[in-house]
Amino acid sequence: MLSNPSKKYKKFVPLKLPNRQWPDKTFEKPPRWLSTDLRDGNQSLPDPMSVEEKKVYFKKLVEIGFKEIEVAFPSASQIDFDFTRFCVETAPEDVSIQVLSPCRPELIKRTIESLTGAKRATIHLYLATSDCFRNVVFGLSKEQTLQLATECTKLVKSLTKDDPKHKDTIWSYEFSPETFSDSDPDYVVQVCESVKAAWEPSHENPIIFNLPATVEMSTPNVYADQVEYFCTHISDRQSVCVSLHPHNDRGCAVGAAELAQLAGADRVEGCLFGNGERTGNVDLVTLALNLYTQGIHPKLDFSDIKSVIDVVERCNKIPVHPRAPYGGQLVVCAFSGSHQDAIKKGFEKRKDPKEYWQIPYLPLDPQDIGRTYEAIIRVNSQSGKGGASWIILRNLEMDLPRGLQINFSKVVQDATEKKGRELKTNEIVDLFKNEYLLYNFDEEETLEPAGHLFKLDNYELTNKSDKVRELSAQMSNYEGSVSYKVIGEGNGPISAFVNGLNKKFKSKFQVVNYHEHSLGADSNSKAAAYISCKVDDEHLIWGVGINEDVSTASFSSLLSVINQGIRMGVIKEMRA
Ligand SMILES: CC(=O)SCCNC(=O)CCNC(=O)[C@H](O)C(C)(C)COP(=O)(O)OP(=O)(O)OC[C@H]1O[C@@H](n2cnc3c(N)ncnc32)[C@H](O)[C@@H]1OP(=O)(O)O
Ligand SMILES: CC(C)C(=O)C(=O)O
Repeated sequence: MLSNPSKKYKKFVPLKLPNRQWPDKTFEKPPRWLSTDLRDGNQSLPDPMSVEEKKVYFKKLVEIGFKEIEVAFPSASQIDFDFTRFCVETAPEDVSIQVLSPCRPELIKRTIESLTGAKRATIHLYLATSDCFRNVVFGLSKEQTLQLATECTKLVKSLTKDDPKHKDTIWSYEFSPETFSDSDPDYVVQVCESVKAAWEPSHENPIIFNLPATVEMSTPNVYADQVEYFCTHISDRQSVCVSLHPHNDRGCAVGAAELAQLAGADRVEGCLFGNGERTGNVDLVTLALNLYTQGIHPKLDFSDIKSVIDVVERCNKIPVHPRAPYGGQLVVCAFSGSHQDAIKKGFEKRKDPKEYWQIPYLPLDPQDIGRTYEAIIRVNSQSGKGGASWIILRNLEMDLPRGLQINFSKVVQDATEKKGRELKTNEIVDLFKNEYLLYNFDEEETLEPAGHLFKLDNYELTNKSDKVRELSAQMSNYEGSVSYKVIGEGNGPISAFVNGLNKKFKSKFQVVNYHEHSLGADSNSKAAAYISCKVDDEHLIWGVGINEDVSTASFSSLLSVINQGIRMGVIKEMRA
């Protein structure tokens, strides 16, 4: 890189617009949308779409709700011509087929031919107005450029709406002063006035002036000023539809399109997920869903965004970036502890689905675009207690108490560090079941624990008085080689069992914390019990139990403590 880039690159000189109005405007409604995926998007692909791929893409655009679709550059190739014919023959009545042509009479004729029989069609001509393009590419003066644009517009008019053989088609006309963002604004208005006079638009069917940031030249506010200038200087504004066509060279196309709409534009051209020449056209998914998250329906339907991504990736043969706004695979995922914690708390607080959406770190409810909550929180070594406990909650319906969340997160942290990667949902669930020895979680599950671990065979609980309950429990190890009775008393089942364990084992058990809740809402619901116990005043062990019966669930949670203690080697042997 140069130490002094100002010797090579000129600073862009912005238009002076001291009375600009757009900064105080807000969005009230969606713009008219035009998808140029099949034209600008397609022409930028290393492997342009086949006719079959274009058909699939076209169908998806119609499904999403696009009413204006630029389908091809029909004079470019037979594929584009044939595909335009397909669109003409199959497009729904309310969808306008748009095609592009340069200001070259022979190409214009071929372009119009491709639209014969269309219900609604838009012919789009482009001609560059910037000094750079006029001088470098065309060698045309300002006057010659104006004249060419005007003559070609007249030609389009004579071959379309003035031609009786095309009287059944509703014709629209779009003109793009290409390189608008690098053109003299007064000159653009002058060319467009001449083109407008040649086309003779009406209020019912306005002419479309598309103002492309063919190459993004400056910051979005500068583009907005240029658009506001055009909107306020073109005559008979009601017979003009001002359209935007921002490219993303500086990475600001979305911002530019948004500010330029505030500046008065009525329509936006772009591509799904920002495909298009170089850095791409403006991303219509982002623009539409940005509106949606401001409470404005964009009139484009992305409720099944996955199917949109599938089509885009398959036909463009370019993957949607995992961080692409809204659609990217990773944009509704949180790996980091503090994000997971905040999201989890947000969901816990959100009791009524009619409330305004207010979940930290998530500007959009993933379900609105067909994404599940399961994918939101993913667990790796950057995750804290919230992540793993969210996965347990979503998959096992178990709402772990805070202490157990902390306890389990250490187990998960250890596993992620050992594996050196993200843990998948099923791995976390298995880790949980194995750690807390939940062998009875699913009836079908027949996991056999290793080592001499114990299970509860049966028990009897009797009331000895108002305040004292007696428990007599039969326990055995899984191999069936050891069987023994635990008998204890207490003011409730847990204290009675702990009392019995303290008599049976040389270790001392002391309950520190106990929680329970039901799993599932129907009559088959089970209870989940969570207990933390101090063993010999030294080792804090969390146990988890599940059972149809609450008391059995709580005993199972204590057994989970004992079995973990045995596995850790911290429980002393039984008394004689
Ligand atoms: C900003 C955009 O995205 S514009 C759309 C661009 N898309 C495409 O180009 C895809 C389809 N294009 C094609 O298939 C071909 O370019 C064709 C069929 C249109 C023309 O092919 P060719 O006749 O071989 O010309 P070529 O591809 O070299 O195009 C450059 C010529 O077109 C002229 N030209 C470029 N833009 C325009 C325009 N808007 N109006 C009139 N002439 C134009 C150039 O000045 C140049 O003319 P020259 O050969 O006399 O110097
Ligand atoms: C044809 C025009 C609108 C274009 O694609 C551009 O300027 O980027």
